[in-house]
Amino acid sequence: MLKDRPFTFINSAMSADGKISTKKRKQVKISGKTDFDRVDGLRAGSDAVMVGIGTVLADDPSLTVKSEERRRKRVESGLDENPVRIVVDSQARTPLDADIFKKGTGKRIIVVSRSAPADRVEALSKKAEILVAGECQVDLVEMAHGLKNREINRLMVEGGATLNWGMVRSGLVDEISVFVGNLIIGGKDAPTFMDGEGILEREEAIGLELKKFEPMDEGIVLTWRVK
Ligand SMILES: NC(=O)c1ccc[n+]([C@@H]2O[C@H](COP(=O)([O-])OP(=O)(O)OC[C@H]3O[C@@H](n4cnc5c(N)ncnc54)[C@H](O)[C@@H]3O)[C@@H](O)[C@H]2O)c1
Ligand SMILES: Nc1nc(=O)c(N)c(NC[C@H](O)[C@H](O)[C@H](O)COP(=O)(O)O)[nH]1
Repeated sequence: MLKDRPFTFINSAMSADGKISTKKRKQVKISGKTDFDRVDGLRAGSDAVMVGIGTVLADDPSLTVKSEERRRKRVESGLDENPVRIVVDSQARTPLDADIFKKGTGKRIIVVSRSAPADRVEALSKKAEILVAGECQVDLVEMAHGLKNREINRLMVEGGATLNWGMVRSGLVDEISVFVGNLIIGGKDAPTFMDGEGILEREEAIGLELKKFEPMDEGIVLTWRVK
């Protein structure tokens, strides 16, 4: 239910067996060219793009809009070139030389918990706005309210496995789109589309309604509404 929080969607790319990277958390190219362009369009149409600290440490993404044309259109409509880039980072571990700081213009927000080391928070506050939510771990519901208060109305979540689960389990996700690629990665320790705690009984499952399926590149994009 949408209540005092942004409209939120998750976008991800997974292998046919549901993995989003290797067991060493090494990034794997799953999407083809068309899908990467689709993802770029989704970024350009969002107020903010969010990832977990695990993704920053593993992939060091820049989360910028890649198409010059899309960046130009954003600026023409009075927006920054890039959406606000957000990292969910309970202990303020985001490296000061991360690509989200080095690449592109626009605002960054690091979401930390109240137990994050003060010196790390102080250092990061020179590079980004700090949003504090939760005691030991970021409280995602509190965070979502904080983002809405900052006029973030459309939020794109780009992983990884742990944050995806945390967001859906907290009831904060409206829609999911996932590109399923033509490869198998395997490995019981490889991150899947959703890790986290998982459920014990069928009744606890998060229900979805299939909205769209679209063959793309050598795979398919599935779009689901979260019930
Ligand atoms: N294929 C894709 O589309 C795609 C996209 C993004 C990431 N990835 C992959 O995902 C992997 C990273 O996933 P991950 O699970 O290790 O890390 P993650 O990016 O999901 O970050 C998880 C971290 O977020 C922080 N966090 C703070 N509060 C939280 C809360 N309330 N709930 C959940 N998390 C909270 C915790 O410190 C937690 O460890 C990497 O291997 C990366 O390559 C793949
Ligand atoms: N859509 C998508 N298809 C893939 O095949 C793949 N491996 C990812 N993985 C997500 C990736 O790990 C990053 O989080 C950002 O997609 C990188 O963003 P930048 O290019 O640095 O802006 N995402």
